[in-house]
Amino acid sequence: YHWPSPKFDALEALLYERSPEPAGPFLEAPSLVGLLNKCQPSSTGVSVAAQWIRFAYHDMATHNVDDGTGGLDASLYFERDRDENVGDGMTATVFELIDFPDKYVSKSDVEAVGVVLSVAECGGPTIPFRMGRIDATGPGPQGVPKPEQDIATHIESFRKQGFTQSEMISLVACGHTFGGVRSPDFPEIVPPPADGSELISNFDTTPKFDNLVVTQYLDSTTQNPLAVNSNKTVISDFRVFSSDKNVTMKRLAQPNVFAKTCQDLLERMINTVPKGVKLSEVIKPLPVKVGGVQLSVTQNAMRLKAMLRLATANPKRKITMFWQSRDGKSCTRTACSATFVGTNDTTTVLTRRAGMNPQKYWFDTPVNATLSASKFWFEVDEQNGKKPIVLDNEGTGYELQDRVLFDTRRTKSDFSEEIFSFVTTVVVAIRDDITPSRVYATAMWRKGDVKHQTFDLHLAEDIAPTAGYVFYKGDAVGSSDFSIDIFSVVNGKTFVEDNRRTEFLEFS
Ligand code: HEM
Repeated sequence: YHWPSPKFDALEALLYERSPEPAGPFLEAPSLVGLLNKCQPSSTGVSVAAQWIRFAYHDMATHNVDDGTGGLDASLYFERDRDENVGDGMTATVFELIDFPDKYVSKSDVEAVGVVLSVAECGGPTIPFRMGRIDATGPGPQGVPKPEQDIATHIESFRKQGFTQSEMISLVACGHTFGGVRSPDFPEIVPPPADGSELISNFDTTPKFDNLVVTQYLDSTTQNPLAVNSNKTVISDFRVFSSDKNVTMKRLAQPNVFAKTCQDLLERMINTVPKGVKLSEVIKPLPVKVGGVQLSVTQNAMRLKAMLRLATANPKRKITMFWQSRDGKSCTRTACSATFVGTNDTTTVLTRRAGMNPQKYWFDTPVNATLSASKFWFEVDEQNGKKPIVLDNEGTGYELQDRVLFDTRRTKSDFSEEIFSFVTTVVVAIRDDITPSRVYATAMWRKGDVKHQTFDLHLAEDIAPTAGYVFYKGDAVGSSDFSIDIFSVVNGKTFVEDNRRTEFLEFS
């Protein structure tokens, strides 16, 4: 592993990092795991974990093993108006997950991470995660099972998804240990209360991952509305669970069998992808990670920001960041070094299980603008009598370019009454020794339909040159929430500020 590896880094962060609670002093994107609220249902009884798991299942459920089409491919984003996909939970999930994909991370990989995190946060097994799912560009065929269908239809439907009858029974039980059925969406299953309120009738008595959905079914105490219901048309869980005379359900009554079976089947569920899509190796938490890197130009100075994540806590630990100048030789160890300005814990259920309690260390240091910086690395002194450990990316350090730098302070969004839209004026610093032949940017919006906009940036006469840099600016029209690539073409070579996000703008 070499720093940086944008796609791997982004998915690794979604899986194994969380933003601090309460928010720390450093700008961090909201974390996916934080939205799960530690598996606690909301005041209205809604379980985010349950919604995400159902969403992923419905996306996957139109896989066809016979021709290898469909699977976890985010086609569900185009299939929401079908009656097989009804539900407020689906709408909520779209709004929750849509912040996370970007040009490196597919919607379907985010869905899969959502399943892994949901199961873990609710106390279930660790499902190995592989990345590489590719998003569909349109809807796929219909075919998500519905409660009013007969058992033969369900068996055939799961066969097409790639599961045997016994696996069908298990997978439904694994899914239906979470959440329940909503009265507004399924009034024929859960009759709406007379007072007009909304009711969620849960499959079992806890929001957690446990096998109560199985044991309560077997001992007839279950209140699962898909198993016991005066409307016999909709008792699909009963028909599924009893379809092999309870042989599978009796096996699942052992908690360890339930956990292992669900771990395997839910992994297969998220790894069911269209033919030709290749998934990566399992992503494990990195012992050392660097992120949040931004070189920038402020009044007469340069600033370097970066985050170092280490796998364990040690309050006595000293960390020094070193950097080398643009020319690769003008920095002394004392002149070009800094210590961290803050730290926070980012331990999650999954990292704890991996034997880690990761800590983030934040660096934010002035850099001599004349010398600039071409790479940085770290030395970690655990104060344990041993020599400090050098973390230098197998000798190369973390390489920086300083030709085009996103300006996180001057870039601003405002609502324009004139065109009735947000306009974000993107500002970048450009080194003044060579005038680029073109400076341009591509913004990518994720909310709603993915949209790209490429626009040119021009010399900003109203921003005074400083520290060997001039400033260019250009407008992105649309909501203020996007990621952006900024390019500067110099002597036929293109320098890139890659995948900057407007969430990291500083409004000071
Ligand atoms: C015969 C197959 C299945 C049928 C007929 C079925 C039917 C349903 C129905 C009607 C709901 C209520 C949805 C709502 O009110 O929002 C539901 C919820 C749910 N289903 Fe299934 N399901 C099936 C299989 C599965 C499978 C295989 C999984 C995942 C492995 C799954 C996961 C879930 C989850 C987690 C919920 C709760 C959602 C929430 O509380 O927001 N289901 N299912």
